[in-house]
Amino acid sequence: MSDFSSLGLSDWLIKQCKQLGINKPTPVQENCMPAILEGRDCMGCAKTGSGKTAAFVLPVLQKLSGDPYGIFCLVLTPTRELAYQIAEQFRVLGKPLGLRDCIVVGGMDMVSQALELSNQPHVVVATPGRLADHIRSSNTFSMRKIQFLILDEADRLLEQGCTDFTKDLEVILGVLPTKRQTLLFSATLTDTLQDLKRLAMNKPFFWESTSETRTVEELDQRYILTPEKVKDAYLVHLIQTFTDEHDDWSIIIFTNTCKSCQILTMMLRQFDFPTISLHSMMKQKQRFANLSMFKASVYKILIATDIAARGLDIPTVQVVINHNTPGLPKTYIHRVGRTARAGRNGVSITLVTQYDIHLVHAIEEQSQTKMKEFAVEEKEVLKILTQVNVTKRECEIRLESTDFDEKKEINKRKQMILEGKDPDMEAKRKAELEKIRSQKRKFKERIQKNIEGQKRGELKRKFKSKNIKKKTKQGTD
Ligand SMILES: Nc1ncnc2c1ncn2[C@@H]1O[C@H](COP(=O)(O)OP(=O)(O)OP(=O)(O)O)[C@@H](O)[C@H]1O
Repeated sequence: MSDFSSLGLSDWLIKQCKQLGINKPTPVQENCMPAILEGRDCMGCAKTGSGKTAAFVLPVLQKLSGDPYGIFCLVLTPTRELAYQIAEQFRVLGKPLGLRDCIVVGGMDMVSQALELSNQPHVVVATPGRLADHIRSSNTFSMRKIQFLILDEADRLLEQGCTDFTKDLEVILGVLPTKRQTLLFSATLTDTLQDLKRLAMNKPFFWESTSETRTVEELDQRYILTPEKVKDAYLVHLIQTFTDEHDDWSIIIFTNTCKSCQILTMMLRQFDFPTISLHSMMKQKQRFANLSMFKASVYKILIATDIAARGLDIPTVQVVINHNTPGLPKTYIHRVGRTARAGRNGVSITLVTQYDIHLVHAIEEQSQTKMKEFAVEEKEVLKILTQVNVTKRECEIRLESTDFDEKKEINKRKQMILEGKDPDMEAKRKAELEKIRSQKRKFKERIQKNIEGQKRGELKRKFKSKNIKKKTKQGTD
């Protein structure tokens, strides 16, 4: 394996890396950094926790030191928390340069962001929506001279998922120079290859770690098969066991909705577990505060939706629990990748109900691994079942008495307004669509009934005529 200096990295950067315990390049760094330093576009696909961030931060800093100006580099990332984490890596590694960075994410003050942007920071780290808003509304900064465009978690940025970044990306790409280096990184990049044309990448250097599995070897992947009704009792039992056995462990629990995230947090707190939550219905400042407290181990348990599934690097996380089996194998790969990072060990436990078994098969097929069953004393779980279910119901009732659902509705309306849609018109349109769908459903049902009726009639007729034939035959006999 080569060292950083043989890859072309300057001494001051190697010194900075050493201070962070980064002594030898990881494979993704070893392979991608020379291509980036040569000036090529690059796509790096390597497992979670394998050092992809430094693989692009280090060459950018090296190039920046040769010709420092702002704005030199733009990094786009799907979540706000991840933007802060990437900016921190730039800041720490680029300290000797006096690096100035600017973080442009939603939920934070737009005016101060605009001011920072107009001060020509060297590096801008942004979520696409907010940056596109700045571009649309202001002409006080220019991105025309950018040398580097980096898409971290590139597949997420390019896919049309529940948050679709496509329109914002178009706005951003429209103000960038065509002559630039474009770098794409993710642990799940392979499906994204078709999108390269859109990004105008020039014969990119493509590197993918050669491994049969898509999750790291240090990760012990487990599942527990549980009826839906017993799931929360299993969760409480698991946490009790882990916290009894380990002082210095942190746990991330992933859930599929903000509401379930909130209820589970309330429930675990009732059982005195030091729990905190992270989901998109929280104010941004609270999101940052909660994440910091979790990182500092003030709280040992983080319950989060998939906004925490990608990129977050928290070395103390030893256990990831999937409270729901993720519908997409990709989501599973990123979620469980929050543990067993940078060569450390970790455990993931997925709670699987009778309805999720096909999802487990899909995950195993894509990740090329097999989950093993996690052994649990069922007797112990059943002992706490009633208490857990009653507590959860109490928490649900408490949450219903707050304006949580209302807030969700308001947030949805706000989002629509931001997207230039009229919420009332949208609601009307949705209702009309639903009406048409329901009419279609009823029509189909009627036809189905008619067909079945006809079939039944035909059968009866056949049966009758058979019987008549039989009787006449018997009569003649
Ligand atoms: N060469 C290295 N040697 C040791 N540790 C490293 C090295 N490079 C990076 N690290 C550390 O490894 C950890 C994981 O790195 P990073 O967050 O970049 O992973 P990643 O590949 O981007 O993961 P993900 O796909 O989850 O985003 C970080 O704490 C980082 O400081």
